[in-house]
Amino acid sequence: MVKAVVLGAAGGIGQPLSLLLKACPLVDDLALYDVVNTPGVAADLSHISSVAKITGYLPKDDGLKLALTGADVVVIPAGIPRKPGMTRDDLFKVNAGIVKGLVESIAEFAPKAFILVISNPVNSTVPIAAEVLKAAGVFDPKRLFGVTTLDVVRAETFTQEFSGVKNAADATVPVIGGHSGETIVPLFSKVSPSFQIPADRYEALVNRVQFGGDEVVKAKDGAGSATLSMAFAGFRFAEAVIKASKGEKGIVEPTFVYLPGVAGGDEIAKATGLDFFSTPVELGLNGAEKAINILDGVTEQEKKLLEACIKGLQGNIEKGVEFAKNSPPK
Ligand SMILES: NC(=O)C1=CN([C@@H]2O[C@H](COP(=O)(O)OP(=O)(O)OC[C@H]3O[C@@H](n4cnc5c(N)ncnc54)[C@H](O)[C@@H]3O)[C@@H](O)[C@H]2O)C=CC1
Ligand SMILES: O=C([O-])CC(=O)C(=O)O
Repeated sequence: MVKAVVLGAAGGIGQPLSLLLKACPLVDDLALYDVVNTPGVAADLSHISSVAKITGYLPKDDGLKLALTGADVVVIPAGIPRKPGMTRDDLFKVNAGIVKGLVESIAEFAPKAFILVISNPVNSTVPIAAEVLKAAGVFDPKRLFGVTTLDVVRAETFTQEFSGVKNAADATVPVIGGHSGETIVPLFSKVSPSFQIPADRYEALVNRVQFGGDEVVKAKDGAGSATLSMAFAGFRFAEAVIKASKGEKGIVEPTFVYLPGVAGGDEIAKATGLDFFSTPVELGLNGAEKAINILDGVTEQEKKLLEACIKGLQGNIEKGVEFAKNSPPK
């Protein structure tokens, strides 16, 4: 039996992500929680003829506790999105507190659940989640993930004219580092099956992967950021975690993890000087089984990208850790 929970389920990402989870035959129970509108979203989705039993909760009547109790997978897209002119870090002021509060409840009511953090800035909200879980004495680094799958999905899509595959997802295009601007590092030298990016297209392609989010924010013109592609990416990652937890072998996805707590992570922590980093992770019965180091043999161009990434990430991580340490529990 798999119980999945979406926190922020009535939002732009939450609704289509809940739809995909409702349609997924691997999910037996689906609980939707938001501060507004979840009864309506749950009623609507409940008419879909699929496996999952669906329930919707609001904060009243112990809604969060009821939603989380018995959860195996908790996905968090709760929080405000960007408007044109904002960076993801501008969301910290509001979203840091939202994520901290929700993870405190997860620590209390679903301490063994896999936690998938979508809320931005991911580079800081995941360190916040880790600190909250540590303080509650329930931190299992193998079960906490920052969802960076949208960067991978974009990289697969934007390079499709060179990979030549019919289904863009059939090419593996690793994207590592963090989830904002220059902290996003596509490693085109590590694609498989192997293909070449023409030298005169390299910079533009790297830039498009790094700033793909801005492309959508601009196009939506004040109405928010990526929601549908994020729901696709969030579902892809949640499904991977669920399949691996049921025993499927060989599933690898890049994700932002606490390196010292995942096998193989120490080597990457040493190379980058960072505790949190997105890298291809082998998923298994207990979550993140192995962090795979793909830093060896990167090109000179990629080394430069990594330098900028590490500089930016360091500050984002520290900001999250400091916030969690210095704000009282809810
Ligand atoms: N990791 C990634 O790759 C991506 C992350 N994002 C981030 O995802 C977040 C959500 O984006 P959207 O769905 O577009 O925003 P949205 O505003 O449409 O939805 C957010 C939902 O969160 C709910 N919410 C607020 N506080 C809450 C709380 N304490 N408990 C439960 N629910 C709460 C709101 O009521 C709303 O329904 C943003 O922070 C955005 O930046 C967006 C795209 C990609
Ligand atoms: O750009 C944003 O603010 C939303 C996001 O994280 C993305 O689309 O990658």
